[in-house]
Amino acid sequence: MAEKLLEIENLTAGFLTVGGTVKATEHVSLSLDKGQTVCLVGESGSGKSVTSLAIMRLIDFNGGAILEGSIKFQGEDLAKRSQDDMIRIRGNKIAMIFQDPMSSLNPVYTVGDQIAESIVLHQRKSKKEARKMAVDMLRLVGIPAPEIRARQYPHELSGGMCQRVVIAIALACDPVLLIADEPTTALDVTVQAQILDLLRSLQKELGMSILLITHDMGVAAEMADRIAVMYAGIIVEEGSVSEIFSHPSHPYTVGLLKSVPGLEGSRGDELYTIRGNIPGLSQLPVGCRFHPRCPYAKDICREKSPPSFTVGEEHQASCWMYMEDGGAAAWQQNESEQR
Ligand SMILES: Nc1ncnc2c1ncn2[C@@H]1O[C@H](COP(=O)(O)OP(=O)(O)OP(=O)(O)O)[C@@H](O)[C@H]1O
Repeated sequence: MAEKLLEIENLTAGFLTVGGTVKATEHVSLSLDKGQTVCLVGESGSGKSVTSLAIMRLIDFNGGAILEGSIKFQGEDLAKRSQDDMIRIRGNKIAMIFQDPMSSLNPVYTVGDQIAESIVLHQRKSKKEARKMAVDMLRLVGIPAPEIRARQYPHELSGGMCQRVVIAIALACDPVLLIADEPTTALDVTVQAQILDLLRSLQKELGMSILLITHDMGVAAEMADRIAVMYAGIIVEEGSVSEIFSHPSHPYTVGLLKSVPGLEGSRGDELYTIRGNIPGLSQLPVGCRFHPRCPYAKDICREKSPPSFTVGEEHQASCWMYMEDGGAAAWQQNESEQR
């Protein structure tokens, strides 16, 4: 059986605002096996970044806090760890990369020095050893002429190269889990594909697990073993990549798939958008959070929040449609006829 690396249970995280406490994620449960890639997908504002910041306990520095739940990583609950413990865990066992590589790098140090600094800090190597290892890391992430590049500053490198450097810094500590928050969003399409290829090959080579945060179903299709779809702070659907793409079971997931041009389920040349907008945290609707945008909403959806229903093998969706036998089947028939 696959070894569980990360098990998030019932995670609620939020912020103290002038209007009171707002919950940016509620009762989020998610798990990740060793060597697996799980993609957390959803529109902007759905709570993906808050979930990743909570795992790293960086949310504590953003004016937020974990209000409920546990984050078991290799058996220990990160939600209960002190920030001193987290300094040991962050960058040593769990590394994180963000969207904009330029803001992750320090403009006044060479890229080699920045990788070496991470090696000295986490692996306690001498500076000389770390500098040599930094060149090896640049080679590992596919940077040509790494000896020369190591002596250059971030502004001398392209955006894609800088993201490779950021990945090298993250990997310098040999993490077992890499959290990548929209790592390719700031890059142009060809470079995006190269960085995704790199992440895939590094994962194979190093055996790490990846939690990939993306708003892009196309990226999830290429990278994920499992996909968790988030909407307005909750996970509305979770399943293997093949289940999600062959039997999308929440109307929100179906909408996301239809809005990706060229993906199976999208509507040819017609650009589909899910009507309406994601609600703000202080105006969350009663009942199912998606109901104001859902073409299939019924009375119960406006009244009660749906539980999670099993809709396939290790595949769950939170939608009232699955309460009645036959309700979902009729809906899916209708959807496939429309495609
Ligand atoms: N420091 C903060 N204080 C108050 N609210 C916040 C804070 N950070 C995030 N939020 C709110 O939490 C909700 C979830 O935000 P989050 O950044 O996790 O969304 P996301 O899905 O990652 O979207 P994006 O891709 O745009 O970052 C949003 O409504 C956002 O406004």
